[in-house]
Amino acid sequence: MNSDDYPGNLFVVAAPSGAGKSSLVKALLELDSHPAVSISHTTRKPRGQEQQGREYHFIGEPEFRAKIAAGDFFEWAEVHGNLYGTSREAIEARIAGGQDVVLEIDWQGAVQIKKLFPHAVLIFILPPSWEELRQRLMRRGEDGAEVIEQRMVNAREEVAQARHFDFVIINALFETALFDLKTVVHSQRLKYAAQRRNKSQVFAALDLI
Ligand SMILES: Nc1nc2c(ncn2[C@@H]2O[C@H](COP(=O)(O)OP(=O)(O)O)[C@@H](O)[C@H]2O)c(=O)[nH]1
Ligand SMILES: Nc1ncnc2c1ncn2[C@@H]1O[C@H](COP(=O)(O)OP(=O)(O)O)[C@@H](O)[C@H]1O
Repeated sequence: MNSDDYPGNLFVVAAPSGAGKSSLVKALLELDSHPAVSISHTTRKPRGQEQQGREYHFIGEPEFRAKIAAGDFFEWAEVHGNLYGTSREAIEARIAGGQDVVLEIDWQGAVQIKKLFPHAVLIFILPPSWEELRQRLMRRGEDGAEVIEQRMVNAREEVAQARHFDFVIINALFETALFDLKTVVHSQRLKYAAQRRNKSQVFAALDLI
């Protein structure tokens, strides 16, 4: 089966660090339990509250490189000096089985995913301003000043990649951005079901709204 024929939808959410992507995806899943979030592998060290296997599978660089060599990743990229990757097993079986999957990955990964799954919907989250982005990184309180400055520098390059995405959502007021995200997800379900001219899938998608 061609990957584009998989019945589940694939949503890719990317954003500069601190724009609010994890908070928005978490809130979306509280409203809509149907998509599953893929847990990536990373060589980054866990932050204070993070748990092994919950936010990420935290592994060492040799193990990560071995997984690349074994072809375990659909996509991987170096972001802010660490390696991050989406494992095949995290998504393929799910979307082939009709489940929706959300990936929270960077723009480089998003572009790789779109090549493999042309029906994937790429959503880019923007902060309302650079100053607000810096404030959010500081308020989150997880990263030191140097890391925050590096992320602010990288943010300028990341924002320039928004053109690769299907939708851009500005996360100024959280509830408004969440509504926009929900709307994109629901419309895509209906569109994809309708394209397949499958009446029962259209009604199933309506049931999820
Ligand atoms: N390409 C790729 N990027 C990822 C993956 N997992 C996370 N990322 C991205 O790596 C970047 C850094 O993530 P993280 O260290 O959690 O920091 P945060 O974005 O500030 O919460 C973000 O842009 C993530 O979206 C992945 O599996 N593949
Ligand atoms: N719309 C918003 N207004 C104010 N603060 C926000 C908003 N969205 C997210 N935040 C806060 O900004 C910080 C960064 O959000 P987070 O979801 O961790 O970003 P990302 O996953 O994109 O790095 C968190 O402290 C979060 O609570």
